[in-house]
Amino acid sequence: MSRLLAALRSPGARRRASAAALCTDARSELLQPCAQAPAAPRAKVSVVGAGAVGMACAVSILLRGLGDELALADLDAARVRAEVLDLQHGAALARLPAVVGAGDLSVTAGSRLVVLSAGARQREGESRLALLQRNVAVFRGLVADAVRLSPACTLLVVSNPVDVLTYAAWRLSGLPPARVLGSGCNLDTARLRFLLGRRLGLHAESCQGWVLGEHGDSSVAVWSGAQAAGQPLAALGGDPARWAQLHRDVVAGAHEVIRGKGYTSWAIGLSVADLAESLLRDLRRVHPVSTLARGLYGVEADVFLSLPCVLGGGGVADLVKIRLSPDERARLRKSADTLWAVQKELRF
Ligand SMILES: NC(=O)C1=CN([C@@H]2O[C@H](COP(=O)(O)OP(=O)(O)OC[C@H]3O[C@@H](n4cnc5c(N)ncnc54)[C@H](O)[C@@H]3O)[C@@H](O)[C@H]2O)C=CC1
Ligand SMILES: CC(=O)C(=O)O
Repeated sequence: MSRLLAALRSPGARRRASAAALCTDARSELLQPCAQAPAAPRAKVSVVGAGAVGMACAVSILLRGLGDELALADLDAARVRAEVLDLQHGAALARLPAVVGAGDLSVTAGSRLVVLSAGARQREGESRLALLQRNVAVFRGLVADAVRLSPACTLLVVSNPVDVLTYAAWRLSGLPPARVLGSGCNLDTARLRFLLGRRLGLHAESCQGWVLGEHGDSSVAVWSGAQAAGQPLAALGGDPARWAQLHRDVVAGAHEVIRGKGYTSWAIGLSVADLAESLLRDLRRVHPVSTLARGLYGVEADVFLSLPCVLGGGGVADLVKIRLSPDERARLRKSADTLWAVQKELRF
């Protein structure tokens, strides 16, 4: 108590205390309270790791009008405070819900969706898998707490290498596999659709096709099912080698952006908001996201990789059994082997 009194003796504290009293008076003059307690948030979303990617996810989620509270958590408490304030300053301009933040995970309690984007990022020329040891250590310190604070949440992993970290998050969380997914190839697929559209003179939305497997160098473009303007790509003819080049451009795309600006952020932010919408609104849309692939397409180990998944309120509701050509199936298997070779060295 005496410390409180001493603190109130400072002129700054006295000014703040009298401003707060004035606000309380003005509030009671303006509003007649009805509800006993503020309504509990129905769809709280948390983003853990408020760096370039986390903030792109946060802004994309807010601008889609998803969730009724957004929480940001980052080790760097000063930075997260500044990010929260910067967003709050836009509340009147974009009808934003409550945005809160802190330097620890307590602020994420009661979330329906927790996006994990904390950790190190790739350096120029570095593969995603090379990040593994650094980011597994970060996840060891985060995942169990995140789930303890939000036992009903779905975890959406974004940090790289996203597939192996999704496996790590599943193991560390104790959640059923349906409630732990990785953003995986939702981004690679968006890149493919953009490049295909640019080649054909169409908007990306009018081009369909999956990139599956590892989010990274061993990913697989499923040309056998690709379509443009509702037409199977296979029926349009053209040189298959030129389509294959598009997939190489997808794989090179992230490196190209990292060379230019040091990291990628906007497209992954939009991709995560797209996934968040399916999860929070129980839409049952199909997305290629990283999920437990054991028992499918010849994968026998506990490997997480991207397959087309039906996403709803409880996470991954169903897996789509797509027909792959023998070559695509072999490539998917090889992608799983690449991930397993790295993953089997992990110890928990
Ligand atoms: N899956 C995907 O498609 C993509 C994944 N990424 C990955 O996302 C991750 C984040 O990338 P950036 O935002 O560019 O990095 P960044 O360095 O800008 O931000 C990372 C943030 O994580 C925070 N952090 C580190 N340890 C933490 C902990 N224990 N608790 C809370 N916060 C912690 C840091 O303070 C920092 O603010 C990287 O692993 C990157 O490779 C990036 C782009 C696309
Ligand atoms: C960095 C990364 O994983 C991406 O932009 O695809």
